[in-house]
Amino acid sequence: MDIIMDTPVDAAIKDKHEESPRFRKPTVVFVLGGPGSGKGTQCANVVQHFSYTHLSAGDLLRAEIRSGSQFGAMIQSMIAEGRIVPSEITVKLLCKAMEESGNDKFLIDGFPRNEENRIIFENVARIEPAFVLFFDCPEEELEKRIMNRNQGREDDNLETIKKRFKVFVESTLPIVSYYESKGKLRKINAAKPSEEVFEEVKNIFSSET
Ligand SMILES: Nc1ncnc2c1ncn2[C@@H]1O[C@H](COP(=O)(O)OP(=O)(O)OP(=O)(O)O)[C@@H](O)[C@H]1O
Ligand SMILES: Nc1ccn([C@@H]2O[C@H](COP(=O)(O)O)[C@@H](O)[C@H]2O)c(=O)n1
Ligand SMILES: [Mg+2]
Repeated sequence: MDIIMDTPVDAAIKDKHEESPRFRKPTVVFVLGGPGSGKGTQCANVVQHFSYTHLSAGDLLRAEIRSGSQFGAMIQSMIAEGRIVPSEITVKLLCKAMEESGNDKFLIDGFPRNEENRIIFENVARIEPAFVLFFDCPEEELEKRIMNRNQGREDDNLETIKKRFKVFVESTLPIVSYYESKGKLRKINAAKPSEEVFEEVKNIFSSET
């Protein structure tokens, strides 16, 4: 999979293009939270009430494995280990899905997972998120939810869950802090029942969009 990065000339052309009143940048909301915090559950609720397309980075990577891609085996082994797949792959899948959707409003679930994800997305898509939803939930509750999920995910076992928590704390929480420092973070108490979490989510979308 070749990923084409913008040269300064590409960027200048794009910047000029973006000045045109006919060109509207897509609206992107990043959705972050620990494994099992309810990102997928709440994104599914949001799309029923607001005109967003839900793109889960993890789901796109799992679909890439199933497609027989040359990167399938590598992606599979990284997911099984709870590791973060090289950003060029994930960003390319996200950009392709955005283009194919026909929509211009996206919930990007489980992304950016680390600094490299964030920077490569900024450089390639040249989009900053409108805001970032963060589902905050204690680890013991997350562990219970994942162990009860029963979706046959290869990474839903105690050994991999511990690794995913470690990656979340070491690589993703700094991204959460980054967006907090930019005033873009919308933190939600995700330990409550799903319906109550959605009330908070709905209020945020109603006031932001
Ligand atoms: N508020 C909630 N209270 C209790 N259970 C919940 C809540 N929200 C989601 N769940 C359940 O917890 C499990 C994990 O939820 P979900 O798949 O939405 O999390 P996720 O953040 O997308 O996880 P991952 O990062 O692993 O993809 C699911 O079985 C879901 O039904
Ligand atoms: N930006 C991302 C998102 C996910 N991954 C890999 O997929 C696994 C599952 O992700 P979920 O969001 O569905 O839990 C995750 O543990 C990573 O291995 C990734 O590499 N980059
Ligand atoms: Mg999910």
